[in-house]
Amino acid sequence: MITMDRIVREGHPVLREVAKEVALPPSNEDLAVLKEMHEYLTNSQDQAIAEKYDLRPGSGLAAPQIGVAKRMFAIHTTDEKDQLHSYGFINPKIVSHSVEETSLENGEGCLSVDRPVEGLVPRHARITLDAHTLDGEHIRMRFRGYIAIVIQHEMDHLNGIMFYDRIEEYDGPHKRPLPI
Ligand SMILES: OCN(O)CCCc1ccccc1
Ligand code: NI
Repeated sequence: MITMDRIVREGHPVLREVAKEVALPPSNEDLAVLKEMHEYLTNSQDQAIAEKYDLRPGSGLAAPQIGVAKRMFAIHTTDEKDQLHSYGFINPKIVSHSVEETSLENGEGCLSVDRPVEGLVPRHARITLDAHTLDGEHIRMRFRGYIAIVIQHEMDHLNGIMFYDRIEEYDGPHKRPLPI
């Protein structure tokens, strides 16, 4: 099982790489890694397990965060309508998005960032995502609200972008200018 010692922290170059597409159909190894990432999320949201293994709770986890520069991430979280979103996405792509933007009023955090970072992170309010799933399907789904924000946070990890790169007035450590 993945524990916090497997999670790469800011400053490690893998968090600034553009992750590579996963060869399809995904290998058993790639699927096993994605399943393990998904399991981290469910474990981290289980009080007893999180306490026992000292896991920081997370709603999403991207492969570069465990040192795997491949285009896949897992999501496991309930949204503001208490709807559970639980996915393993392979080669995800945001194919369209709203002009309208949104942000979490208390800003964002990251399992790879061991410090609070203030500031609003602008995100698209609504997105349409294309991806292959852990179950081997190809999906095109629309998301809005909290889950759309989490997905954009994970997508950024696949492109070497950290959430604080998007904060207007942020001038703390590790900031990188956004790619044009
Ligand atoms: O990359 C995921 N991870 O660092 C866990 C935090 C996920 C997350 C937290 C706040 C807003 C969006 C996404
Ligand atoms: Ni993160």
